Amino acid sequence: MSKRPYVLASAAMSLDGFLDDTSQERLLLSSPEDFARVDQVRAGVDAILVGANTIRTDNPRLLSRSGPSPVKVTLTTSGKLDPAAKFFTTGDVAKLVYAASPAVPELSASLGDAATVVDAGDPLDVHRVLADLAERGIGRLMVEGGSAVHTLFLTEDVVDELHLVVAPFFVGQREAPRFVGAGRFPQGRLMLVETRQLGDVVLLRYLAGRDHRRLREAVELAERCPPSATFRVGAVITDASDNVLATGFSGETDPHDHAEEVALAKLGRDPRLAEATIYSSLEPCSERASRPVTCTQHILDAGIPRVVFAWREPDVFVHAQGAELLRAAGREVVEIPELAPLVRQANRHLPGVD
Ligand SMILES: NC(=O)C1=CN([C@@H]2O[C@H](COP(=O)(O)OP(=O)(O)OC[C@H]3O[C@@H](n4cnc5c(N)ncnc54)[C@H](OP(=O)(O)O)[C@@H]3O)[C@@H](O)[C@H]2O)C=CC1
Ligand SMILES: Nc1c(N[C@@H]2O[C@H](COP(=O)(O)O)[C@@H](O)[C@H]2O)[nH]c(=O)[nH]c1=O
Repeated sequence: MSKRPYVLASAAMSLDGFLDDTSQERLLLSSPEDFARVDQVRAGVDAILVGANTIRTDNPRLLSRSGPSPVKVTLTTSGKLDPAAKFFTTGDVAKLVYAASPAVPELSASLGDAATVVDAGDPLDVHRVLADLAERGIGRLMVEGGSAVHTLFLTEDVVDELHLVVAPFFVGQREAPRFVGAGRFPQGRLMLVETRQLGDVVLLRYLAGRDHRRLREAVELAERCPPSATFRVGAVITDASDNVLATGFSGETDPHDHAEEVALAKLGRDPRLAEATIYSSLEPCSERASRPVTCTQHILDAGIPRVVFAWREPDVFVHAQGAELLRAAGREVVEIPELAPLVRQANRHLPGVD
């Protein structure tokens, strides 16, 4: 899996699932309170992306009043973008246009200094776009739509978090853009992590994506741990294409076993580990009494480049530093704290954990 930003998709829709109506005016679905929230979310990301058709129909500025404005990003196949659009003329921030290869020469000439035009392949490849954004230092990307872009990102399974706002009215126009069109979406239920009323609209916040799905599997694996006086942890190792290579849980073959070391021991020196991800319900240990080699060291020795975990190890036995040590060694470390309550629940037998 090539490195990509954390992707947060954000949309406001009517009760009947529309992002807009068919009139020329932009339809306001959010309440004032929700527009203020969206503004803050924008301030917390490195870049914000909309499709070229949203630029043509809404002429958005895509700035934030709450903090630093993010880099602006758009996608186009046709290359039909007006350099006078507010996307290009407002905000002292970088503007990136990912264009399908045939459109690049003409678009580069017409936009000039207004934006950087990047060749995104033919047809435009969203994974290539995301890899390029990561190389440019974009760690968090907000995708604001419209319909075609949300459909693209969701069906390509590159959305980590979804903010969906439901406004209390109907649009009822067949030709209006829906939140998403038809497509092959990832199977399974997303995890609802928050509902919030903001004026008369409701925000639904979901976790999505393969990291979240695999980490949840690791969390569920911990249920198989035999009774123990130490941490109950589950681990899953996947290859670059998200195939499961091995799993493990604490105490699987011996009471001293840690989940990550069990999973790693099943693989030995496997070349697929060079592009693998290890999912662990708990931060990998950085100090242990039971055996000489920590799970952090096992992961470093195995050459695994990505680690995803839910719960920071609390100071029950030692002061844990697994995440810091892995990051200092250049490994990508992703924390998904929304799943931590489930891990705490599986470890309520430990002193100080409720
Ligand atoms: N309520 C809300 O939260 C929001 C509502 N909206 C609304 O959404 C509507 C626009 O949505 P929509 O018409 O679907 O357009 P989009 O904004 O999703 O833009 C789609 C465009 O993206 C470009 N593109 C390039 N590659 C791809 C690909 N592989 N898949 C899809 N698009 C690609 C194409 O540009 P090109 O045509 O140049 O080739 C395509 O036409 C507007 O009415 C707007 O008001 C928009 C954002 C948020
Ligand atoms: N209408 C609508 C949204 N529309 C999004 O906001 C963009 C306008 O941005 P700006 O010009 O910076 O204010 C617009 O193009 C579209 O991407 N967003 C929401 O959260 N709620 C809404 O009701």
